[in-house]
Amino acid sequence: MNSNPSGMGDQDTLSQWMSSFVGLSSVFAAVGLLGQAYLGSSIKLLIMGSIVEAGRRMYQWLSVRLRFQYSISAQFDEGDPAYEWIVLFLTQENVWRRSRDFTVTATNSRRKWSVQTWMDPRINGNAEYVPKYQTPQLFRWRGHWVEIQRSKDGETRRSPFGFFPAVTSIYVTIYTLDMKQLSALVEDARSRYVEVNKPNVVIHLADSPQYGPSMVWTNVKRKVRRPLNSVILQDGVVDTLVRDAQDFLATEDWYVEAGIPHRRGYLLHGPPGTGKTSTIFALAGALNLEIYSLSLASSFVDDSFLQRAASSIPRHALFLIEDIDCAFPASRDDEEEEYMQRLLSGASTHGMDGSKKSNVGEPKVTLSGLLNVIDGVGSEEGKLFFATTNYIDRLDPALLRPGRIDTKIPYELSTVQQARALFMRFFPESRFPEFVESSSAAPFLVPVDEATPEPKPNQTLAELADAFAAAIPTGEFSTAELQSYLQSHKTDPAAATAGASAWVQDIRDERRAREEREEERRRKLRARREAIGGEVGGRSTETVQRTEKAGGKEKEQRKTVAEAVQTETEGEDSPKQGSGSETASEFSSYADGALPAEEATRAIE
Ligand SMILES: Nc1ncnc2c1ncn2[C@@H]1O[C@H](COP(=O)(O)OP(=O)(O)OP(=O)(O)O)[C@@H](O)[C@H]1O
Repeated sequence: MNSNPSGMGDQDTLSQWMSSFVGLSSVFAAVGLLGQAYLGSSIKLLIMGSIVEAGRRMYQWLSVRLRFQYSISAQFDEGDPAYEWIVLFLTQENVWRRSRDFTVTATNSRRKWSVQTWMDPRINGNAEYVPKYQTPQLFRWRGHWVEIQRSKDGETRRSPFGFFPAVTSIYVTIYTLDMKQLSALVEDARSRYVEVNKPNVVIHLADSPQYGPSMVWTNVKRKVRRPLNSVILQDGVVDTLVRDAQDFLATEDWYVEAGIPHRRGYLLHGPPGTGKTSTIFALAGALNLEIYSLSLASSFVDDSFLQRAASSIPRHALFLIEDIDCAFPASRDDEEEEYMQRLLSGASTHGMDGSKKSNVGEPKVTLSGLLNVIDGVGSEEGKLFFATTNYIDRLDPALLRPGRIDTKIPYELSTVQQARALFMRFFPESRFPEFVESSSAAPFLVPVDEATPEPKPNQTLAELADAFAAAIPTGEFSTAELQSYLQSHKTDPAAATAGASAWVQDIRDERRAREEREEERRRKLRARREAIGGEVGGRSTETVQRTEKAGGKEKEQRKTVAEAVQTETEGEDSPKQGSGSETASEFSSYADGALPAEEATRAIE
């Protein structure tokens, strides 16, 4: 009766086992299938990836070669004149219009490559928007695709002279087989630049070498052109100068044939404010020349800078050196006084070549360095060279010989004729029609003085100009001073004439007072100098005797000088805070051997 439950149970177990085996094996089968599928996909992916990568590389390889074959590339570096052309070209072509990332600066006369972000005419653009976009931009120019890319901002570059910010560069690629297209693009850019700048004179200023030593003309300014007749000089001076410069530019072939270097030098000399710089600006405007200007007084200008600056000026430009006397020592008297004055006020007196200079920031240009860029092996041809100075007597005769300076133009303080001409320029008849008709029969030639402050009624502008000129003594005032006075009456010519005599008197009084102050200052300076000299002389004699035994004579002498000045300056109520200690510290540096013995010796003497 045993119902054989165990038999039943075995069957169940078996079937359960079987079913779990079937389940497991199907899982294995599924996993296996999946694995196969995965492997297959991976392989497929691998193959596909390899094909894509190979294609990409092939494309790159091809594009580099095709690009090389079918495109022309050029690089434009900031600081080079061609960079200015390409910047304007890109601005006009509106290449950067998709930029969304800008550097914004207030508009000034310094050129930046910027884009116009406004269309509303009420916005007149007081700020400049310089795109920071560095991704390549494509545009069409004369049927060709052109690609533009800008180098990244903020990169630094290592040079033998140290680290400098990398100069901004623009890379232009034209997709064409025709090599002429690059020249055509550059010429297009240049002519647009010339056209846009017609109303201006472009002035390139030498800047401290912020992008490295090779970048000299990094500061570009524009000035509205000045008409030649706005510069009021003696009759014929401006015309002769313009003719001479035009003749020079037009006769390059003749120079070559005659074996004469194609360069011409002009020196404009005279008191400040008499129109030297104005003449050069007006001339450059009339002859369509760009000015490359540097001052020898700039602290960063030395012989090597001057050489690099001169050699990077393009042909048919005007090279201007302002204050050329800075390369020459002043007379001994001037220098001594300047030296003592600066010494006592605590300023440094050390200059170029170990010679005394009025301050450390003075130029380090030597005469030979200067002559080399004017007509030596380092000089460049095809440009007009201009120099200005207030002190022609300080210039070395070697500089003034023909071939270096071919024409010297003297500038003087204003004459009666210049004063009159200036008045007429300030008050043209077109602006003051009410002064055109005169009721008086005779011209009004009597100076207006305090006794007759009011001009006669119904005077014409010519009569007022005569009266004004008669009130201005010849050779006493610079044109700049007269201009400044007339500016204060620019809407009222009658008042300008009426106040002229009083103004002359005011300026004379002011000058007299200044001269008195100056004389007093010199007197004090002499007294202090003598006091220092006496003190130092006495001590130095003792010191020499002492140190003859002990050796180290020079060092002891220097110490004595330092002590003497220390004593001298301590007890004084110094005009400038701290000047005493700074002066003493200057002398201490002699003692430390930081400054040459010659300076200490001079002080002892
Ligand atoms: N002869 C002149 N004719 C017209 N304007 C003049 C003349 N002289 C000076 N000025 C005016 O005076 C100002 C200074 O002139 P400018 O800079 O040309 O003088 P400068 O002789 O070069 O002086 P510096 O020797 O100090 O450089 C300018 O605004 C200019 O317009």
